Amino acid sequence: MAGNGDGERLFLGFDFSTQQIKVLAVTDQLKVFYEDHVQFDVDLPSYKTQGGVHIHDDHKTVTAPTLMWVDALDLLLGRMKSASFPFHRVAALSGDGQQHGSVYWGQNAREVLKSLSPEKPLADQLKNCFSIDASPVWMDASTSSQCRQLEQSVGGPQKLSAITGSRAFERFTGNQIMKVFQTNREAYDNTKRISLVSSFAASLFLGDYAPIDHSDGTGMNLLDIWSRDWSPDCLQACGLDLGAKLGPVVHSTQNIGTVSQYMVSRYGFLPNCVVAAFVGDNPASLAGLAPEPGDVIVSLGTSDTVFVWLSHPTPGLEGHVFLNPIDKQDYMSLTCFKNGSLTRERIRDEKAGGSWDTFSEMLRKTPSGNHGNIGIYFDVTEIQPFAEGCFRFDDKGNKVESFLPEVEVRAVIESQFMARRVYAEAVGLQLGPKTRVIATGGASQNQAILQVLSDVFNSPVYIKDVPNSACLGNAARAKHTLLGPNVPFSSVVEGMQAPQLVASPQGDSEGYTRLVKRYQELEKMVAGSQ
Ligand SMILES: O=C(CO)[C@@H](O)[C@H](O)CF
Repeated sequence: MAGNGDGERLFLGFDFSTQQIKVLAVTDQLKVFYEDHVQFDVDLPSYKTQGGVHIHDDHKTVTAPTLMWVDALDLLLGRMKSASFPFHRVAALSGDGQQHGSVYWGQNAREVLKSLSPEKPLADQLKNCFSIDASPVWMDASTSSQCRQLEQSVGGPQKLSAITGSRAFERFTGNQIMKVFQTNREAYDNTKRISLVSSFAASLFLGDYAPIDHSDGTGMNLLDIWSRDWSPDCLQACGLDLGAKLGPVVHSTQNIGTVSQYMVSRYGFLPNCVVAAFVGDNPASLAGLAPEPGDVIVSLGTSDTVFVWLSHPTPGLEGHVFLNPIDKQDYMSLTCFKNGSLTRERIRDEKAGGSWDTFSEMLRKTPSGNHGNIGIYFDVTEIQPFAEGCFRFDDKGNKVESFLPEVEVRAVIESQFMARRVYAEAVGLQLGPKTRVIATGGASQNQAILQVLSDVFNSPVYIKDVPNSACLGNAARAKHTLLGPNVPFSSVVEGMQAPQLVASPQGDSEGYTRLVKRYQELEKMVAGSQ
């Protein structure tokens, strides 16, 4: 058991992610008291998952056993009990789920949920409560025809994005539900409630159906981001009586009740332990980074992900606008880029002898703007644009076959960050004097790379490496919900590690604004040639 925090109240944050369930307990000051996790592949081998999922023979359908998630929670809470975790000190808890995944509760599920026997594990009692045993998850890509049908039913992809914050994407839950409605009607009709992974997880603590929250609900192509309620047109397109099966949607700060008698009797939670709405994993991570309105968060990993806290989003055909998990009026955008660290590492290996020090030295030696040379490096098919291949252009826009090594090093970094800026501005980012870029993930340890990020965004770059950001975000949200709506989230997280300033713009901002426009034109040309 880590930490001391003798007797003071604790807050729990759970993360039901693709490969594992994690838990983090923090003190009032959000200091780590306890953490643990259950890895599906390792700890529950009988389900025979790989990376927490089953990839079906068509290589498009991807599911996870719903009961595995229940089993994993039994295991995790059991471990905490064996470690004498002081459940009675938990004042509030919350959590998140991998976005877009869906759970289908059967005819008798609610009665079972509300009358669980504390002598038995959850899995033993819920094993016959699901009308579909294999939950579709975010890696599924089998619903392209449903995507087209949904877009057509509301007036096209741009219209659907204008309503729900995204055009139709295969992993988005509305399209997954439509596939169930069309191909497994009996199961659909036997389904009394459809949850997301987040609200399903919350239901296990509540002992009743938990509502879907705004942030995760906007990953479904079903929620109207302006009314903040289900879109009747989208519901109608995806399934009969779908609204009744989804239940109400609530804001992410909503107090959705207290833990069930099952949790009190079996583990020792106090009956007044508050449950705050569970959210999507990405909104939870955003909360864990304790951003401020207008912040741009660039997560530099295998794939790069850019989050922007927005007040006035402009949803389009690329990227996603979700409802903000912290502020009831605001939004957050999310844009994923598949070509992230693996592409950077390839150029490092080919042009800098496999050394980050050499790579960084080459970056420092080459000028901002790279004398007008632009490279585009889509080693794997990119999400936006849907394009693959490597392309190089000189300062006059002529295609060239190669660059000098140091030019190539700067070109890959500048083009990746110009792309991140192009798509962030497309969903509503307006760079200004107050804009902060917060970098996380592996490459955020490289000062030379962050200097280019600062120059391209013409904004200061901070680093904030928050391990377990999703769990921490959930524990902080739990405390925020307990304290009530009059307490700003910023005051709840003020004790958290402040972001550290690591780079300020030194480049020619006007020059980059021009270069970004050239990048955008060249990228459109490359995409058009696919
Ligand atoms: O599909 C995604 C976001 O739209 C992924 O980041 C999932 O949330 C991962 F669980």
